[in-house]
Amino acid sequence: MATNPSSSTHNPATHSISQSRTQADRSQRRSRIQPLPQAQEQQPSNEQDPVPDVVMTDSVKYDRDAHGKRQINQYLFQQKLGRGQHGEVFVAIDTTKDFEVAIKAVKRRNAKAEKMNLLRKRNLPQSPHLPVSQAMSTTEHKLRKEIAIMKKCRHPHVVRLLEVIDDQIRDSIYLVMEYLEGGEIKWRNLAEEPILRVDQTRRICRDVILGLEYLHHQGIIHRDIKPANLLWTADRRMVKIADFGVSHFSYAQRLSAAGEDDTDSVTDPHLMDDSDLSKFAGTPMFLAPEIISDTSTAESSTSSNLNQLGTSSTSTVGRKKAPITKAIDIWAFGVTLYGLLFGTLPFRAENEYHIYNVIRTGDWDVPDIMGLDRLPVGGRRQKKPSKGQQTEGYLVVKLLEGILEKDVKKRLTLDQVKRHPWILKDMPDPDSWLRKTQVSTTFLAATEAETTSAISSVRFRWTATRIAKGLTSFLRNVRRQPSFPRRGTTRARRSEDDYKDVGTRSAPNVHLTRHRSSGAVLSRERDHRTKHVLLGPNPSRRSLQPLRVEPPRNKSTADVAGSVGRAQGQPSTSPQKYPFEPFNMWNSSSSPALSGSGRKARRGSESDNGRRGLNSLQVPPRSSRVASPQPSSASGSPTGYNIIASPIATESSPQMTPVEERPRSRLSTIVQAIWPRSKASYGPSPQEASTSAISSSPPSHTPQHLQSRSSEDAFYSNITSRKSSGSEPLNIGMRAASWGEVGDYMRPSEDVRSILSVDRMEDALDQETLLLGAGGVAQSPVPSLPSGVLSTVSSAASLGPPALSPAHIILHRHDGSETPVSDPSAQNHNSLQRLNQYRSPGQSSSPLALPSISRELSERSSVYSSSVESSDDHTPSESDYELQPSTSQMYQLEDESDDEDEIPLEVRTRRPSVTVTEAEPPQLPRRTDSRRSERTMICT
Ligand SMILES: Nc1ncnc2c1ncn2[C@@H]1O[C@H](COP(=O)(O)OP(=O)(O)OP(=O)(O)O)[C@@H](O)[C@H]1O
Repeated sequence: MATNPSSSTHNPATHSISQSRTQADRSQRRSRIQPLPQAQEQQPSNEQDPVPDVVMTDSVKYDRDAHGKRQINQYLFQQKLGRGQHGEVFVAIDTTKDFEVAIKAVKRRNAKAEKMNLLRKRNLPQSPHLPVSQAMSTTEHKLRKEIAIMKKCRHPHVVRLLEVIDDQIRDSIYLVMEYLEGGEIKWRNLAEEPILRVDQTRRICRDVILGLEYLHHQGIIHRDIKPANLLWTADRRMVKIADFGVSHFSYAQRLSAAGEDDTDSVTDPHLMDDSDLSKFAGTPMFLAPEIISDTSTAESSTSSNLNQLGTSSTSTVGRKKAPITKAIDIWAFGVTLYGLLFGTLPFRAENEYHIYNVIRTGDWDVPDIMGLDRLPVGGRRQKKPSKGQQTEGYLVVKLLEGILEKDVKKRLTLDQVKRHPWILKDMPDPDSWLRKTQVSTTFLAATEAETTSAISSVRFRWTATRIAKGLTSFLRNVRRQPSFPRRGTTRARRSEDDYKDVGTRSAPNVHLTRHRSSGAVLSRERDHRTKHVLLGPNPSRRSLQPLRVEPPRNKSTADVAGSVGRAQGQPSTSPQKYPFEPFNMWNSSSSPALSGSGRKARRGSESDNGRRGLNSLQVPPRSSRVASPQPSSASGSPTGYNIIASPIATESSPQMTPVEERPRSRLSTIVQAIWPRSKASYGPSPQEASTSAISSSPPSHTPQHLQSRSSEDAFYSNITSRKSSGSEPLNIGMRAASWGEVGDYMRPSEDVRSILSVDRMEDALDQETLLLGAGGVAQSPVPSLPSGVLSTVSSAASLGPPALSPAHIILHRHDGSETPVSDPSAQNHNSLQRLNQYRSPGQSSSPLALPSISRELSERSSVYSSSVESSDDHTPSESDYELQPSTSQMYQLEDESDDEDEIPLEVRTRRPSVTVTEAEPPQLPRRTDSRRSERTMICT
């Protein structure tokens, strides 16, 4: 299977991945990772889910390969894919199985985001009903929620989380995900013309519908559906929903999706704490009207801004607010559909604030033609054709009308959308498709324990042994701090030489080192003890049984895995023969996260499971590696899982790369463990964090059958399952989900790669250019804001590499004398003071202060535009398309600057979560110091 026998996956120690891999090599690996969905049929099965659970790994080993590439545990990092709200995403190779994954490196704590939150709270009217989730709106909370939600998701059209690497003494957490090599959906060119054919759009829509249907059924509202969050598989035959950064899990919604009632649950404040739904989240142009008019915070601020811009917003004041439900995803789907078909968006305005008003009150129209194939639409208002005479244009308009319905009650449901004639068009057997793609009745609920254990916490996990270890390490490594300014050393140099060894800034006179080998090899040998415990249905019956023997250090993982396999009665097989198979979890009723329904018994076998789950609510012992719940997990596996609280880092890692960060301060973590009261300055208590985390999960919900195991175990579990299940990669329902039978839905001559988004440009592009890749709203109808008005919405003119705002620049200039401070609040204060000191009234801290798109890109795109016109047969390549700003670029996030010292009071946030006030907004006290009258952006 492998082209190069020397790169055997049997022995990762000797496994060397050539820096310059051949294209053939890549495509071979690709085919192992992404089997084409055209093979055998697999009937939907309610049998055991053969897909390995999400592996929870609590130790990180940093290393570099022979070529200097960074490696974390078994993952060898390749190029960067992009930067998101809280972290960066990389392609990496799992050296034990030789397949590619996407790894998102996220910092536990985003100091800037928290400062922003602080600012917002200070400036906005306080609600007596401040939701827990809002009060706890920390990076960590969001991350915890994202992980918990992703752990629940097992669907062919939802990007899958494979592993969470969460070392408690590290600042960053790594989310190992299925790699979607096709990248984001590109949907228009610079001329705002669609680049997808109508039938391609329809197929994408089917995929999204199925993915959404699944999510909604689980009680998950994605909240950020848009083209940029829809990723192609490598073969461009399937689209998956990605990015759960702002997603919301609602137990109540989950129940209602099933048509069940659970009065106990709905009266539970935590279960019903859907209040964070009211927070502005999503991307402005894709926001549903009820979001805009629902948020009290947003409304007050937005109204204020709209009024400032001369736009009345009274229409929303006093209006009964519509509930925020999964219907917001349907709306966003409608906006996406419109965009894919017409190359433009339905609601346009000259700036961000007007767009909100337009969405709430404005109507939309349709162009005359749609799709790359320029099919006629026939206008927005068409005479109803006689039956059987309905044109594609007519069907599309009707569908859009049903979806882009401002009244939530009148808006089409997802099921109605799924059954719409346009969606079903060209299907040979729509009924069969509907039947086979029916969402499973099995629920995957994020339990409280799962949510809270989504990432680990220092506070609860500091055992006596660990404290002793930490103290020993501390005493052994303590030495004079060399990293504080040495004369004649530049800041950059210091960061390279010193910061990587600095354990913490909180301990200015000590230097905590980690073990370091020579050269660039940074390796911290961690204790890889692995305990494998499984929480059985009834904790009273749980038992500890060893599942895996920890390999000797000098033994390769594959060797050990092989011996484990043999020990478990499996043949020793090369991992190469068992590539990651992302599809074989489809329609399994024995979902890994199957959990109880809550406090009321439920019918059928699920209720049994639910009750079992309920009975097993326990605080388990800590385990080293914990897989997410798997009801069907290997019997006899031992048990245990983490109850985890808020892991809040006590220091920043200013100069660290995301994959090779400094360890968190042992001193601070020890201090935290010994004197928990010191937590006050670092964030919420574990209890609080847990409370917040369960805002989206049932408090009484049961920890599932949690199985602790390593990646290798998970892998071998996969092997076993695949062998026993026949391991068909894709069933007909899944295939029919979007592309159907190849013969049915594809013209023989049709090359799926002509579906666009052809090959990724990442290899050829530099990092900054990569950030332009999102398929979202570049060249959007929302241009740059008027000067002096802040916004997070960028226009084409504002595309480009992340820029330092004037405030950043000023602070950069003046940071030389800054003394590190250990107290975050003091840092806040310092930053505020410095910012206020240096800002002048004319200086805008607008995050829109982004450089223009590079001329080269513009030229490239314009070349495409002209070439498209000149050739009908032109199959556009990705480079032909408009390079659009990723959301993360549009909303340059708080962690853009890693240096907390340099964090100005520049508040940028994800997407729409922005309310902007002009200079000296009415609701803010007027400042007398003109230098302090800078504009302030308030983010929610
Ligand atoms: N599993 C994946 N496979 C392939 N590419 C991915 C995967 N996950 C994310 N990406 C890409 O990595 C980049 C960053 O993704 P991420 O979701 O972190 O940020 P984003 O969606 O751009 O911004 P935000 O998080 O603010 O919404 C995006 O370009 C995205 O397409």
